[in-house]
Amino acid sequence: MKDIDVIERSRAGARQKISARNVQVRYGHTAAIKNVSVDIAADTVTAFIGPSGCGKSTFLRCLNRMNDTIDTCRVTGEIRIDDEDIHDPKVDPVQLRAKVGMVFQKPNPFAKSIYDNVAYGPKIHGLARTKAELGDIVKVALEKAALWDEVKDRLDSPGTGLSGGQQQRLCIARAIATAPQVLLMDEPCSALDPIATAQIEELIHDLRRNYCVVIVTHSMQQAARISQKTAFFHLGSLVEYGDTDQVFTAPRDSRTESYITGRIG
Ligand SMILES: Nc1ncnc2c1ncn2[C@@H]1O[C@H](COP(=O)(O)OP(=O)(O)OP(=O)(O)O)[C@@H](O)[C@H]1O
Repeated sequence: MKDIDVIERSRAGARQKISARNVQVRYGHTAAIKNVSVDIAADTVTAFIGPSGCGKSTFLRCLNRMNDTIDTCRVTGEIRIDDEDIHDPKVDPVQLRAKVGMVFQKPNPFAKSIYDNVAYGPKIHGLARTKAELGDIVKVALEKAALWDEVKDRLDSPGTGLSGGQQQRLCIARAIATAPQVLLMDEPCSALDPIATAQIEELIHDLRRNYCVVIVTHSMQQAARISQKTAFFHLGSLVEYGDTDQVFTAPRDSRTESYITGRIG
């Protein structure tokens, strides 16, 4: 399928939040992402799937310029969020990452209290004028992350003392606390047991109402359960992008079909 077809298909329907054009990523001399163009919808969960090493995480990290932190990594092409070029010199990457939050594979709470884990972002971005306002932000973020009831009586305890699933919800609360518009999730359930995974999946389902969620997952069942759009990457290229139902039931590209039927990957 031609790039342009992929874009046209992705445009149908929902309001677009992210628009990427001709994005290429190299680590030193090695190309990891080759000329990817895609539009990602607001208020939608978009899943990135594909075999190991195909560039899903690399492309995800382009969306909030996390690749800037890797010395050998060079990103070219254009990425716009709400029509603003994220590589424009006037864009501060730290501010961008508040707007485009990220949750990683392994829960990584700070060595701080539960409260401080969530309060940290709003504090450094000056989102609260008073202590009471900060407290409200923390409470709302923990509620949205479906963790409040479990931690409300021990907000001063270390975040690292929570279970794996709770730690991941804490990291989601931390990302939400800076009022992001986009939430990037890089295999957020891979370190979790089935019960914690189900809780996070339910949470992602609810988050979709207010956020553009982009999730990298190795689990096709997970992508089918939680996403409305699916992008299939292969060898650094975006091979197919469309409604999740269509990608899984009637893939247009033979490589997608081979992947979802287990012949490659
Ligand atoms: N920091 C890095 N330095 C050099 N090469 C890297 C780096 N990160 C990723 N790569 C390479 O870029 C390519 C794409 O990797 P990436 O992690 O984006 O793929 P992926 O599809 O997310 O893989 P997985 O599903 O295994 O996590 C791979 O060849 C990988 O080895």
